Amino acid sequence: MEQGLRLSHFYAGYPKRKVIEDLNVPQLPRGKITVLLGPNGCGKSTLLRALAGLSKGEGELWLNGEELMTQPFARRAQRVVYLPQTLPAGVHLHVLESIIVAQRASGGLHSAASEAEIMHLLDQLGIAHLAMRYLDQLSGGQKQLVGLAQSLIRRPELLLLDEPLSALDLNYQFHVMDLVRRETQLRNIVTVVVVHDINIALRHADHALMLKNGTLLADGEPVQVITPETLAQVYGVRGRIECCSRGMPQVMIDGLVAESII
Ligand SMILES: Nc1ncnc2c1ncn2[C@@H]1O[C@H](COP(=O)(O)OP(=O)(O)OP(=O)(O)O)[C@@H](O)[C@H]1O
Repeated sequence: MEQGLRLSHFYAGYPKRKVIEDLNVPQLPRGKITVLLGPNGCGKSTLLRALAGLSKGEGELWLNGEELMTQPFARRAQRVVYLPQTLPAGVHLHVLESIIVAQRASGGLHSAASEAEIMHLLDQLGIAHLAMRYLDQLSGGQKQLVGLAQSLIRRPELLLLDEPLSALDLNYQFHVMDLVRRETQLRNIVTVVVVHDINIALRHADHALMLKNGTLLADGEPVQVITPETLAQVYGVRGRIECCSRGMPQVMIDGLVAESII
């Protein structure tokens, strides 16, 4: 059986506007992290929401050999989890309750995690001490970590994380990417993460997609996708890829290609 996620002639957008045009991606692998890169407004969130069936999408979408687009929404919601940039406000639940509720949303596909397993996950995320705190009493970064726990507990086949690091400090960014990598490998998930930090992408991802104006500009290993040419073409910056003393590739930005916003 075919493994991973395949998109064929995929379109995504809004009633009066197509944002993603004729996207073809032969394979996003299982057990690996794919980063979705591209400038503001290029369509990253629109694509993730359409993959999750939360906004308009057309075309073919194959996940581990099953067509997603023709599946009933309930079945798709069991298999695909989308974590938005911010959690909805005004939810009067404490952290532990919110994770139990999120787990129920996966429709009983997996046996429910025990409270001890949930607490272990919270502990791994460094937020076990917040288990009885109400969501609206948390900081932005703490809410982001709770959102991640809600997503992981559902054990999806396809995990879509929309800028999960945006409110996190440097230490947490590394910690969270390590945890996402471990869970992705352990549960053989197809994980797609939107990040703006190119160096996080180089360091933590196995695969990268780069979008510009709703079309796919590059698809492959991060070092093949993040190059001086694509940095100039997509972000309008002059950049070099250099290896640090530990042999890790890093992007150095020298300036703008032109003194204008692209
Ligand atoms: N509900 C909507 N209705 C119509 N157009 C929308 C809607 N939401 C977003 N758009 C438009 O779709 C385009 C893509 O937006 P999207 O949020 O997918 O970009 P993005 O790449 O995720 O950006 P960012 O990096 O800034 O989060 C933008 O031009 C945006 O204005």
